[in-house]
Amino acid sequence: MSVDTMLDSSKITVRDLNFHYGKFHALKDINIRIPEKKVTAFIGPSGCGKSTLLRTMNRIYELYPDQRASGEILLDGCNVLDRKQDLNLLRAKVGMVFQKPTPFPMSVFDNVAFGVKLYERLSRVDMEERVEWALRKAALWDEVKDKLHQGGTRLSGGQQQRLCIARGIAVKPEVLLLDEPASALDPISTLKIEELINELKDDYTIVIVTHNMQQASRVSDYTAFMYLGELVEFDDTTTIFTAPANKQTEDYITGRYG
Ligand SMILES: Nc1ncnc2c1ncn2[C@@H]1O[C@H](COP(=O)(O)OP(=O)(O)OP(=O)(O)O)[C@@H](O)[C@H]1O
Repeated sequence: MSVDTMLDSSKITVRDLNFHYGKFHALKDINIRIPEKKVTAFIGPSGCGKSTLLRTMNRIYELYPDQRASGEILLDGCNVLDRKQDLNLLRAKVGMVFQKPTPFPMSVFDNVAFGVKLYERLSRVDMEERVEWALRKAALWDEVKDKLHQGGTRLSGGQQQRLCIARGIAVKPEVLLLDEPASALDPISTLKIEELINELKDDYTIVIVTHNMQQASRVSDYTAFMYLGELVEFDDTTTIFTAPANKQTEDYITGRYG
């Protein structure tokens, strides 16, 4: 099936997106539709723009004055690049998890509650319920239920990454952006993260950047192959990995370069 005939409705539509770091043209005329409640993987050789594309989706680049995006990224029809769009509201809808686990220097409980407090006023009981719910969703509850008031940085690397996912989920976003979430983890923690992604897609639209082709083929429904700032090919994952239309995609997935 090609994406043009994709039956899944799109959650995010990227139109004619260009991105510059100063004078460097990092993304060139990107057009892509990210399907709702599916997992979409961005793959491609180092430096091709995968993280940059992910980072445009919640405007995180705005922290840096020389980084500019033009074009449109429509989230449910509203252009998130429009400066009138409220950034806090956008970040509540589009959560992000980074490559290296980044727990805050506070307790496990407070790590998860922190973002929720920014957006909602919950009673103590409701907050406890929300924290437990997010930790269960992130498949971490059983491991930390007796350590909720210990420091989050005292957990193992794999647990810290699941804590960051719990923190992301706790605010109930609609989209979860994962930038190589398992690259710093051991195989067992990686497997847990992959199982988690599989479960989360029932409720969230997930976009994941990964260097690991097996991971992309295991966890994603759709895959985008990027090269030198361009989107070369986008299709359902089976097609990309078994019958890519483009020679560059084929060379990359068969390990001829990258
Ligand atoms: N802060 C920055 N300033 C200038 N150029 C940057 C900056 N961040 C990234 N770039 C450049 O933009 C291009 C795309 O980078 P990006 O991190 O999006 O690639 P990537 O595909 O995610 O790479 P990797 O797989 O190595 O993480 C690269 O050429 C990179 O050197």
